[in-house]
Amino acid sequence: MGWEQIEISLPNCSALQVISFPVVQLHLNRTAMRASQKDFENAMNQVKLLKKDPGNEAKLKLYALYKQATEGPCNMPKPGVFDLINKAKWDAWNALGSLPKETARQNYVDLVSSLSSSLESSSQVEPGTDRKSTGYETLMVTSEDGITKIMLNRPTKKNALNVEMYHEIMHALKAASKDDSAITVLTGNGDYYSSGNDLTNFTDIPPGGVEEKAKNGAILLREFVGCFIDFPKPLIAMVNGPAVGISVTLLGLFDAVYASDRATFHTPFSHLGQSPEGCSSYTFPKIMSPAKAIEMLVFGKKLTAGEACAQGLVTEVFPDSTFQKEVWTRLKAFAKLPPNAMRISKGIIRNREKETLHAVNAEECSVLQGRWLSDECMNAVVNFLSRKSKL
Ligand SMILES: CCCCCC/C=C/C(=O)SCCNC(=O)CCNC(=O)[C@H](O)C(C)(C)COP(=O)(O)OP(=O)(O)OC[C@H]1O[C@@H](n2cnc3c(N)ncnc32)[C@H](O)[C@@H]1OP(=O)(O)O
Repeated sequence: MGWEQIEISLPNCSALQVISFPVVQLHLNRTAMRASQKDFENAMNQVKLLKKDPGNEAKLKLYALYKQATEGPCNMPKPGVFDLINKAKWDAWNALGSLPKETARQNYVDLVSSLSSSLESSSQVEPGTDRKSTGYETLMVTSEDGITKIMLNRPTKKNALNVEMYHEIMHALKAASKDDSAITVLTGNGDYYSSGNDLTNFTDIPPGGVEEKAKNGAILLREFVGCFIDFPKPLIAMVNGPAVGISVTLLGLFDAVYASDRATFHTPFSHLGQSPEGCSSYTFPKIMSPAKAIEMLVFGKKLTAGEACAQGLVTEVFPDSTFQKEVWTRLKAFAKLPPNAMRISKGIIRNREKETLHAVNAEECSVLQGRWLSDECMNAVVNFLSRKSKL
């Protein structure tokens, strides 16, 4: 496996996925125990035996801890902005500051041990069977009181959607469409609902180059949005905080959208050199009029929750202080309604649009595939990654 040579190269690494690895943060605070050199060497061997790739975030953290444990604080010159892989490695190592070598060694041993157990347990999940919440890396999925809740769970990254999260959401939606629950809810953990597409998704370039990257992105996006178009049960968004990009456009495919008054709705596609997705080029003009849709999707106007409600994108707004309590009370009541009646009624309301929505989705993905190769888009991504711009 390529990632075994972690000290030398980090294939597919993405520049911003370094500091948020929760297991690591947990272990960074553990100084009570001290790993011996032997434990450290055993852990290095154990890494090579892991049956599953632990992902770029974990690999970067392993790299950083290894360097810190063997060489001490980062002593290399900072790589240039465009040298994304080495910059990610440098960032990871440098973020450890003056962490003592012994602590880094202990943290490395702890991380390997937690990776071994988590990867072993997730590999025990049979393909095709429903995953329990613990089987997801980027989501928390629970099913209770007739409600399946899918919670985006990368709060330190404002719930940006990385490639893994796209796949996990599709998996969770497919499982929810078949489980016993009556309704399904999507929400975010932390202060954001979601900051949209993880812009580091653009940095992991396959051997076929940026064209292949754009093509794969369009295939993934089409399949992802298709899962929302086809979802058979009532699908409800609980927008707990700001929503950006694709997390906003998809709302046009939900059956109800409840928002905290802290939420905002922002689709800065032109700023990013991109174009609308999530079927919003079709749903938004229908929901809010073509002119209002253009203000959002073309000019990037950010709406407050109240404005989004007035435009019909949001069903109802709640004060943030009572948002969770009020919405869950309501959802629990909905979930007691006869599930088959709800599913059938949703079907007659939504099904006649499905074919159109799939065609719109295909067209939007094809246009975006071209946009991702444009200078406008590439510059916007580089500016974000080099911390020159935020929304
Ligand atoms: C298969 C591909 C499908 C593509 C579909 C097309 C989809 C398009 C879109 O969704 S377009 C929208 C893309 N999103 C953005 O451009 C948002 C970028 N983020 C920001 O502008 C800001 O982070 C913010 C305004 C959302 C929040 O600002 P602030 O409150 O100051 O927090 P931080 O910037 O410090 O963020 C904390 C932490 O999260 C990382 N992060 C936030 N959003 C993203 C993101 N979209 N992609 C990657 N990383 C993100 C940010 O870098 C910080 O990380 P760090 O702590 O520095 O490691």
